[in-house]
Amino acid sequence: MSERQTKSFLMQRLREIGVQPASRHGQNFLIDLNLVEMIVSSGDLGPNDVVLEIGTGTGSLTALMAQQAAEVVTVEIDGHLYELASEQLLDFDNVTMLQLDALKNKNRFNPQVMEVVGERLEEAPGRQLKLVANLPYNVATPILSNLLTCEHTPHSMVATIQKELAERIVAQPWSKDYSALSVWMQSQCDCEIVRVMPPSVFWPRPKVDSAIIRIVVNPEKREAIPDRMYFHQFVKSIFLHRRKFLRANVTSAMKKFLSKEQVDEVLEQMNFGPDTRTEQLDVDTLLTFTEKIRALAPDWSL
Ligand SMILES: C[S@@+](CC[C@H](N)C(=O)[O-])C[C@H]1O[C@@H](n2cnc3c(N)ncnc32)[C@H](O)[C@@H]1O
Repeated sequence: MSERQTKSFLMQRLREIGVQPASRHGQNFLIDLNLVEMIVSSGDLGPNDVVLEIGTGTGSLTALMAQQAAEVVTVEIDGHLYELASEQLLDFDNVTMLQLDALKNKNRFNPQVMEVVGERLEEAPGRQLKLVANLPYNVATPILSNLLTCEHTPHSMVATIQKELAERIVAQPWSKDYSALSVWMQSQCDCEIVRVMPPSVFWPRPKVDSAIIRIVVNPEKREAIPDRMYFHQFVKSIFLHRRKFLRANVTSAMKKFLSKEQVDEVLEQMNFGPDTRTEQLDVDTLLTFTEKIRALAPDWSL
């Protein structure tokens, strides 16, 4: 099907079932089939893979993935789209469709989703989880970052997301996009932007550019973080004002737990001068620094 045919097919089917794409659910459908294929091939799917897709939409990406993976668990919040995709996916017995909000809240995946994913992973030895999705942009950040805290750690995540978010994920120290999210993702994964895409490859067109990002979890990096939740919370709190001097950020984050003298002592051990700013610290330095703080304040939390 050409782009134009895909678009008119989609418009017609959605009209028949009385659906107007809703921007609140990030309903921008990928109509360039070459790019749909590129997402699937970037996922590098094989017979041991359980794919998690958030946002079934019309099910076109789902169907392609079901031909390559062992199982696909796909989640759709919209009841009308869920019905439409159910028709499209009737012939695939390795697709489990869930009509749910994929997130329980901003900080947690919906446990029902993880339960089904766990069942599929346990059905055969050697299975691994891969997220492959054209994500709804309004929930892309919590989906990517929360999946790293779930009981089922993914092997990799390939997703279409807002270009700005992709740039934040791969950003390096000193750059305008370097943030707590960059540190959280890069501390555990190898992250790369596969492709930048203009609004015209979607229907309806979003207001922003998009990108396909490929995030491969690196088990060695993950194991090098002794307390991931502590690291996550500490980095988040000192990056709240990342351009400020590090000393002010740490003192404020650790108040009630560490005195200014204790903070200064750690800064000195790290050779951080008074003009060190949070935004200049790379991931490895942040890991070492967090461990020194954690040794003095193990009970701290946000
Ligand atoms: C960008 S569209 C992608 C649709 C389809 N996979 C495609 O590639 O064209 C995002 C989809 O996610 C669904 N969605 C939005 N928020 C969701 C949530 N919290 N949980 C599950 N699905 C959600 C939307 O209804 C929409 O179908």
